[in-house]
Formats: sequence, structure tokens, C-alpha cells
Amino acid sequence: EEPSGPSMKTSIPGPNSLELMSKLKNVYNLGAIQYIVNYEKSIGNYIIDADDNVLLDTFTQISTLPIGYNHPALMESFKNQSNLRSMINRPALGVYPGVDWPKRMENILKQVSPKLSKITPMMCGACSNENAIKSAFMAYKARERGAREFTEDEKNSSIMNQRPGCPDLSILSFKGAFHGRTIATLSCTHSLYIHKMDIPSFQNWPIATYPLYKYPLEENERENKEIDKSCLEEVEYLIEKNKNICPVAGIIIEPIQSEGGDNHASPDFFRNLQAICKKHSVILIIDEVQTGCGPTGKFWCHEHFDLPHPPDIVTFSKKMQMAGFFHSEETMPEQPSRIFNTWMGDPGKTILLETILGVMKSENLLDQVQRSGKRLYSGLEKLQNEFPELLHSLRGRGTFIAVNAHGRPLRDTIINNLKKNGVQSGGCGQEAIRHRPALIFQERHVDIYLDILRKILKEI
Ligand SMILES: Cc1ncc(COP(=O)(O)O)c(CNc2csc(C(=O)O)c2)c1O
Repeated sequence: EEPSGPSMKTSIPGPNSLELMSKLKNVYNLGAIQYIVNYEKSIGNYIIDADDNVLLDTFTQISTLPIGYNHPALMESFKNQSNLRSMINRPALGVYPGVDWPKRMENILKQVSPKLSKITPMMCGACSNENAIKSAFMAYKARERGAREFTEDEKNSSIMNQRPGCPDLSILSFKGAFHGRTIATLSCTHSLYIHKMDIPSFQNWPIATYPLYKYPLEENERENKEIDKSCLEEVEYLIEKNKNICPVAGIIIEPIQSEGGDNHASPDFFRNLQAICKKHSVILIIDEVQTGCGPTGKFWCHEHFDLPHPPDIVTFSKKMQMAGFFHSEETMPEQPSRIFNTWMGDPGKTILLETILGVMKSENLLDQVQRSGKRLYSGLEKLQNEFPELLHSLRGRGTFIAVNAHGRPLRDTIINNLKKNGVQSGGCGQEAIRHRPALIFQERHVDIYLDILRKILKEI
């Protein structure tokens, strides 16, 4: 049973958190740890820490818990013996998938595929993006090679990181993007220096400008259309400029840039971006790791854009529990074990996803997200109007909503004061407060949150 609201007993981190963190500090990088959580007691929309502080969670483990803590349906799914077996006998799914696997994959595709016929399970968001990028390179060369085999020169040179086996190809990404912390995804990530420092990157992979609009949108339509236009011109210029140096094989883009500060680009921008990709035979990778599985009110955020064609690849992780990417026939390599790793997914996480999809259906959670999102948006709009000296640029879809504070220090103060008052929230970019509640966040939770937010805004 969920608590009726937050209740704070100690400062955070409390004494029990501190004691447990001191046990970790000899073997662990404690730098980012905020406090220790009691995952036995956390329930629904409430996270409960080691000191029994009860916080309303609008951040949900970096936007990964779709149906909150300790949902009974998830507890139930591992009482099922065959589910348990497919988890404990962890298969190398690329070579020995279990008898249950074809049905499970078919099921996932049928229920949630963004109109793409293939799925490649992976291990996390970065791993999914890394392998989506590799798939784009392979598709590019397959198109160029046609039916011919790999030459001996290609084979031998590839072993030693040399052309032609290892070709000069690139992925176009956007300023402000976050696609992961592995080497190739880092070359497509441009949000914080702390992610990038000391890591070599693919120097000549082009970086375009993601549209950064003036808010409120309805008062700045003409100007924002101009921003779209100049960003699209830059994308096409970069593709053409690289054509004979380091051809752009793919573009990777978030439908809403999350870590970069909840930057929204218009449906028109995405439709035109897809047209540019089609014109130049560039693979379009839409990174739905943070936006996917319902928080924007549709299952996939890019569904809001009414794209004339499905993207070539859609990557996912976080709320889906399992990670991976949906993709077209063209981006599935012809030869076996080119996109591969030991596990190629995780039956345990797929079982969690199946259960989550069942709950989303039975509890109509996409409708819930739309209702709570409307209430949260209008409540934040009222607070933005009441405190214009504190808040600005309110924006969002579903409950995937952000509002900016005037400057990073103020944003951090608001987030810290929310925590002191029993709300676990989160920021992104320089000054955004991002909302990432679970899909089970109801209108009453919105009201509790808005009351606490108003209280702390008044105190600033
Ligand atoms: C749009 C998008 N694409 C890819 C990723 C990488 O996913 P993971 O590798 O973290 O599972 C993420 C992960 N998000 C994220 C939030 S904080 C963080 C970090 O590494 O600090 C990572 C994402 O938001």
C-alpha cells in the first residue's frame, strides 16, 4: 500500500545511509551516490531510503522504473517457475536461445515495434546505440558492395584497423546529445565534459545543431521555424561536405534531447530530417532510450511526429528493462555474428518487459500518463506565471515535462529543497528541472508534488 504522502525523518543522506556508504567507500566510487535506498520498503511512486525517509519519486532511477517500486505483478512474474528457470539458466541467446524465445520476441515485436520487422536485443542503452551505429556502417557498405564478397584486402586490412576493411565512415550527431558512454556513442555525445574528458573520439564525425526554441512556442512560431530551417540546412551541408572525405552512413538523434536539457524539436523538423536521410541514403537512428515506453503519452515519442516512414533503427532501454533496437531488414547484416555479444539480451529483463506491457494495458497507463501530464503541465504553467523570476520555458509531452530555472545554481537549489521536502526529482542540461515520474503517477501524486514545489518556490 502506498504511503499517503512523503515524510522526512532525517536529513539526506541520513545516518544509516552514511554508515552503509562508509562500508562501500573502500571498494567503490561513491562520488555520484546520493543516499542508500531500502528496496524492500519502497513502494509504487515512493522511494524509501535507509533512514525511512519517504520521498515522492519524480525521477524513478534515471527514468527507468515504468510501474514504480515493488509492483505486485512484477513480484508475481518471478514466482512462475519457468520464468525463473529462463532467468537462472542464462542463455547465450545468439547461439542457444530457449524454446520460449521465439514466442517472446514475436510478442514484443507485435505489441510495441515501431513498424519495424526486426529486433536485436542488447544489454544497455549505450550498447544498443553502439550496435545500431555498427549496423548503419554495415548497411552502408553492403549497399556499396552489392552482391560481391569481402576481398582479401578488406579482410586483412580490417584486422589491423586499416582501410579498406575499416573504412572512413561517420555518424552525424547533434550538439547537446547524449547517446551513451562507450567509445563510439561518446563520439556522438555532446552534453557534459565529464562524460568526454580523456577519451579519444572520432574527430571527423560531423556534429550538427539541435533546434533550441524560444518559449512559449505559440508566441515564437516564425522564429522557431527559422531555427528548424537553419538546422536542417546545416545537416544537409554536413552530409554533402563529408561525402568524399568520410561519408555520413547514419544520423543518430533523440526525439527529445534529455541529458542535454530536455530540448524539443518539432514534428516538422523530424519529417524534414527523415526526407534528407532518404535523399542521401543515410540511416536514421532514433534513440528512444529515455523517451521510449510511454512517458510522452505515446509508446514511442517519435509517434508524435507522424513520420511518413518508420525510422531505420529505433534504440531502447531504461523503462523497457530489456535493451536493444528495432530495425529494418536493410540494417540486418547478411552474415551471421557480425552484431553479437555473449548474451544478446536477457530473458529476465524480457520477462519484466512482458509483465510491464501487461500492466500498461490492463491499467491503461498511456491514458494515465496523458491525464497526469495535462494536470502537471497546467500546474507548472500556473507556477511559472506566479514565479516568472524563478521559472521559464515550460515544455513537454505526457509527463515528460521540463521547466527551466533562471540559471544552474537556482535549479540546483530548487532540486535540493524538493528533496528536503520529500520529493526525489532531477535536473538536466544547465538549468532544466526534468520530470520523469513512473507511468503510474496519478493526478493525486501531481497535486502532492505541485503543493511541495509551490511551497519551496515561495520560500526562495
Ligand atoms: C537518450 C539516451 N541514450 C542512451 C543512453 C545510455 O544508456 P545507458 O548506457 O546509460 O543504459 C541514455 C542514458 N541516460 C543517462 C542518464 S544519466 C547517464 C549517465 O551515464 O550519467 C545516462 C540516454 O538518456
